[in-house]
Amino acid sequence: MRVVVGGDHAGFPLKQKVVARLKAWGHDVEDIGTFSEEPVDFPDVAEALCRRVTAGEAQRGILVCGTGVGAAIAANKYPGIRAAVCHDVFSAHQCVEHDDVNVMCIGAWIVGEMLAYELVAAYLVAVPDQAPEFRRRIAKLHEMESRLRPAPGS
Ligand SMILES: O=C(CO)[C@H](O)[C@H](O)[C@H](O)COP(=O)(O)O
Repeated sequence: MRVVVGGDHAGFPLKQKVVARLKAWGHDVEDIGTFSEEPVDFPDVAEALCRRVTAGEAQRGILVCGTGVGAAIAANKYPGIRAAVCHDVFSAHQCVEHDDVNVMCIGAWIVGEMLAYELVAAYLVAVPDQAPEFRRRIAKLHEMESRLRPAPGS
């Protein structure tokens, strides 16, 4: 699977490990940085990653920051992105199955590398459930996005 991975300085050490593991598993990985522990701002990384996902350059995105929370807040501002912090394996696959999550966010201060690998594996293997109730709810998210998006210049 084509996967784009990014993180801020707090996520950097875990992000490096996740990227290496994804490559070892045979995924086609784009690492968009950051590439050191020099402080950067998570909204900048999240925006660059979300642009790639919504452009179809990657099927899924993974963001790593300190807690996963800042990255998820930023990613959910981006039209077409459904982002979730996942620190348990059930949520990591269920968020795709029910909610069609396309950006998973992980907190490097919260989870260790072995759990991170299990989270990523569960997320990437999951497929959206096509049951009508789930598709209807995703359609409502799209409708909310269109209705609540600020008018240009406002
Ligand atoms: O984890 C986060 C909070 O949700 C952020 O994404 C950042 O990683 C965190 O705030 C970074 O904190 P720092 O003190 O600048 O290292």
